[in-house]
Amino acid sequence: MTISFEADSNVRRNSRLILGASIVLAIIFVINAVISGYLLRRNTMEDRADQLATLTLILAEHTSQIIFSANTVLKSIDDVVVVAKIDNEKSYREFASNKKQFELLEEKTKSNPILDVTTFVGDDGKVLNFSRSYPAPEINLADRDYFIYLKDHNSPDTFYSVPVRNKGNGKWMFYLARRVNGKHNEFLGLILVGVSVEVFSTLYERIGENLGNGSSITLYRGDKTLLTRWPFADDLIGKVNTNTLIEQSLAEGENSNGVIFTDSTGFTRQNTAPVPRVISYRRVTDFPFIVGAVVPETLYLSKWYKNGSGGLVASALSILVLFIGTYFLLTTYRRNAENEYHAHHDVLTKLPNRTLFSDRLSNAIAACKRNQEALAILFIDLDNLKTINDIHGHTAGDLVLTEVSARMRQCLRDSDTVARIGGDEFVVLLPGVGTEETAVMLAEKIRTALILPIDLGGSAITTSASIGVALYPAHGLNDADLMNSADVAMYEAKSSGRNAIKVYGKDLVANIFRDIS
Ligand SMILES: Nc1nc2c(ncn2[C@@H]2O[C@H](COP(=O)(O)OP(=O)(O)OP(=O)(O)O)[C@@H](O)[C@H]2O)c(=O)[nH]1
Repeated sequence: MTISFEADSNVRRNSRLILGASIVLAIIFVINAVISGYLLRRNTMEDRADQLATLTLILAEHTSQIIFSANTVLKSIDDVVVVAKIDNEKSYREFASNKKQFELLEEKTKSNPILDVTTFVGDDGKVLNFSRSYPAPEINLADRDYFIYLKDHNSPDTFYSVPVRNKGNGKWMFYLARRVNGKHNEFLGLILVGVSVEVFSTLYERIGENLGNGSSITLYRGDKTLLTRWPFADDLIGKVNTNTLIEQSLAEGENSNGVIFTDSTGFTRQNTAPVPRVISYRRVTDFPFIVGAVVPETLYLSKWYKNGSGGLVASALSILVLFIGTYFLLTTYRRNAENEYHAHHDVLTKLPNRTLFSDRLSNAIAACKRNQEALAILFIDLDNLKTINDIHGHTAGDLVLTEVSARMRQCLRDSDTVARIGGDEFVVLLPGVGTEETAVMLAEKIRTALILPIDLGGSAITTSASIGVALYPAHGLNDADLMNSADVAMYEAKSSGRNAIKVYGKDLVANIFRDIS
C-alpha cells in the first residue's frame, strides 16, 4: 500500500460524496417539481371544475328564467281564452281569428323581447291568427310535433317543441304550446309562443369566446334534442345526442358539481381530433331542458401548462446551477486536495515529506508524553546512490528510490510513517514501538529488504542502507533532539562501513546482523 493511494482514495471518496449529495439534491428538486406540478394540476382542475359547474348553473338559471317568461305569456293568452268561455270549435275559430286577438298577440310579443311570435292554431293545424301580420297568411302546422302530440293528448301542461326553421325568416326556433279545449275537453286548437334560439346562442357566443377554441356550450330539450349550441352547427340542430356522457354528468350532478373528466372521443365532431375534455351538464329547474359546457383539457389546464412549464424551467435551471456549482466545487476541492497532497508528499516516491513527518512526529511525541510511552525513529540513508546514478543514470537512481520506498512500506504497519526527507534520506516513525529491541528488529527487517537486488529491466542493482535508531524519551525529549540523535546514529552506522544499524549511544548493532546477512 502506498501513501498516494491513500490520499487518492480519500479524495475520490469525498468527491463521490459531493457528487452523490448533488445527485440527491437534484432528485429532490425533480421530486419537488413533480409533486408541485401534480398539486398545481389538481388544484387547477378543481378550481376550473368549480368554475365550469358555476357556468352551467348560471346557464341553467338563465334558461329557466327565459322559459318561465315565455310560459307566463303563453298562460296569459290562455287565460284570455278561458275567460272568453269558448264552447266549441266554431266559436274558438271566430274568437281566435278576430282582429282584437291579433292586437293581443302583437302586444304580448312586442312587450317581451325573448318572444319571436305568438299564434292561435285551429284544430286542423291552420294558423288562425299570429302576431306578425293580420290577417294571418295560409300556413298549416298540422305536421308539427306539438300539434300532433297535443291533438291526441289532453294535457294541461306546456309542450316544448323540437327546433324548427321559421317558415318566414329561416331562423331556428322552438315553440311552447298549450292545448285549447272545448266544453267537453275536445281539441279545439293550440296557442303557441315561439322563441328564437338566438336568445340563447347570442349569450353562448360571448361566453364561448371567453372559454376558447375547442369548447362548446349546448342547450338541449329534456330528451337531448339539440336546440342550439356554440359554436353553431346547423347540421346538429334538432338531432338527438345519444352520448352517455350527458347522462353520466347529470347523474354525477346529483351528488357533486356534476363535472366529469373524460378522454372519450364521443363528443368530438367530424374532422376534430379526439382530445381529453371536461364536461358539465345540468337540468334546468322546473323545465325539461338541459344545458351543458365542454372544455378541452388544453384550455382547461392552460394556466397549469403555463405555470407548470415555468416551474419546469425553474427546476431545470436549479439543477443546472446545482451541477455547475458541484463541478466547480469538485474542481476546487480536487485542486486543493492535490495542492495539500503535494505540500506534504514527495513527488517521486509519494511518501510523506519532511513537513508531514515533523507534524506526525510532534503529535506522536505529545501522545507518548501523555501516556508515558516510548517511540522509536529510524534515520535511513541509502548507501552509494551517487555511484548508482553515475553508473546507471539518474533514472535508475529514481527507480532505486521508488523501489526502496515501497519495500520499506511493506516492512511496516499502516500506523507507521515512512518519509523521504532528503535526496536519499528517509525517516521512519514507529509510534507503537516502545523498546529498543523491537526498533532494532524492524530496522534490520528494512535493512535486509533493501539489500535484495533491484530489477532494472534486465540488469540488477543492489543497494543498502545505513540506519540510525533513536528512542523517545531515552535519546531526545523533542522532535529536533530525537531527529538529531537518529542522524548521529545513522552517521556512525555509515562511518562503520555502511549497510549497518546503530542505536544512538550504543554499540553498533549492525555487526551482529551483517554477519548473518
Ligand atoms: N536519481 C536520483 N538521485 C538523487 C535524488 N536525490 C538525490 N540524489 C542523489 O543521491 C546522491 C546522494 O549522495 P550522498 O548521500 O552524498 O552519497 P551516496 O552516494 O549516497 O553515498 P553515501 O551516502 O556516502 O553512502 C547524490 O548524488 C544525489 O544527486 C533523486 O531524487 N534521484
